[in-house]
Amino acid sequence: MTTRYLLTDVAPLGGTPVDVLLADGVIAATGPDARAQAGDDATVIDGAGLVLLPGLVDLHTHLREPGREDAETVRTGTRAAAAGGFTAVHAMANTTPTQDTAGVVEQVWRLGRDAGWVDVRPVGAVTVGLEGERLAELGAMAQSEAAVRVFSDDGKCVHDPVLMRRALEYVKAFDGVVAQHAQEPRLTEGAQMHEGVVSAELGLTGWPAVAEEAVIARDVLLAEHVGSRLHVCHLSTAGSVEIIRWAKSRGIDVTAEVTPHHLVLTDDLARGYDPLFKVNPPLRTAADVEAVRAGLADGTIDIVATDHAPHTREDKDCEWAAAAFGMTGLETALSVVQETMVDTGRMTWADVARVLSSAPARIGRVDDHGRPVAVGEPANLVLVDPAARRVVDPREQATKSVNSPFRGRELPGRVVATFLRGRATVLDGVPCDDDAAVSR
Ligand SMILES: NC(=O)N[C@@H](CC(=O)O)C(=O)O
Ligand SMILES: [Zn+2]
Ligand SMILES: [Zn+2]
Repeated sequence: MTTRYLLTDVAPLGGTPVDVLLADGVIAATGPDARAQAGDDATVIDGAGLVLLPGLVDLHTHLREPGREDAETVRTGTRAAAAGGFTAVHAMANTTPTQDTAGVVEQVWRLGRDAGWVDVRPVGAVTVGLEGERLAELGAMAQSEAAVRVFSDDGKCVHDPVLMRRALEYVKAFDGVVAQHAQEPRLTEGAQMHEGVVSAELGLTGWPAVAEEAVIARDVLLAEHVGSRLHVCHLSTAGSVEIIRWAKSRGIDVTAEVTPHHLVLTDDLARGYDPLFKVNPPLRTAADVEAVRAGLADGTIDIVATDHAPHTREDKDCEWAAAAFGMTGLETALSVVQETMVDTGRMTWADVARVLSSAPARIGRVDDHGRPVAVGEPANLVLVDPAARRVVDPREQATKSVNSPFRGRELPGRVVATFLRGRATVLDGVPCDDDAAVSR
């Protein structure tokens, strides 16, 4: 039997404080019933001042296993996810070997289950080896034990329009979605950062906004043409927001994500030539940051996804041009959303629950996550202290990698506890190592 938890005076979705009892993997009672049913053996957590949200769901995580266990493993990455308040993550397909067969996605799914920190939903590659030449075994991955619903060549763009069309048509059979890394390859050859004033000054090859926008425009039209579901990864420009807004107004079945880093950081940061700030798509301008915030606030952008991209020191501690693209994000995502959207008055905690939990769960077709905080629902939850503040120190993080762009920054909010089916994976802000992998 798992421990029973009585959370006293917690504010579900930031609303009126109430007692909540977690027992037998579900939300067993709320209000006066919670205390009455708790009994003497329940562990009491004082929730005064804390916000209770459904456990966060990441649609875009790089766990690096198999192949780059020196940067992250399923175990370290999912422990970091739990520390960040997540209860489910989608593991991107750009592993070695590529997650392009039922065998590899099942391997990743099993590693996630055995680690026990969060539910791991592997993403399947769209094309064999992410080569962009022929479709991978999408149906076999969908029917495997891993039950893949999200397909992506992330890291690379499915740039061949015929392959993209076929993938969109194919995934309809099993209610799947194609998640596109929108990057026109010819327009971004040798690109190092956003193409604009700063890249011109620094003499670095630019990655123009149009390289993203042109692919998104094409893909929403393809999705409309074949009547399929499209998801756009890490949207980063004002123009991309406009295209998604237009597509949705036409009734096209498209969803879009923005990363925490694109909600706050700009291309100015490249001036120090610190590869911590090298990422794909690149950090854009202040006007783009404002546009993605506005798009998230008005629902044009559906979700925040971390694009947690751990890299080893060797791959990051080098000159800008030689460094890998990518930054970690699982343990800072909620704080960045609080700082940029909640503390600015642009979103409520209920909106946060939507963009970081219920909407990504729906897009990824993850049952049992992103559910309402209500009696009878699975106890996949996160308890947050919005009044806390902390300085980000990657050495204190659970991820194996230290490439956080928020290093040394003070951010608001702290994950106090995370629960996966009623079992605490994090308590007092610390991952519960002894309990992980015991009861599932
Ligand atoms: N975002 C990144 O800069 N890098 C990602 C790939 C990707 O998301 O495109 C990675 O796998 O390192
Ligand atoms: Zn990508
Ligand atoms: Zn990615």
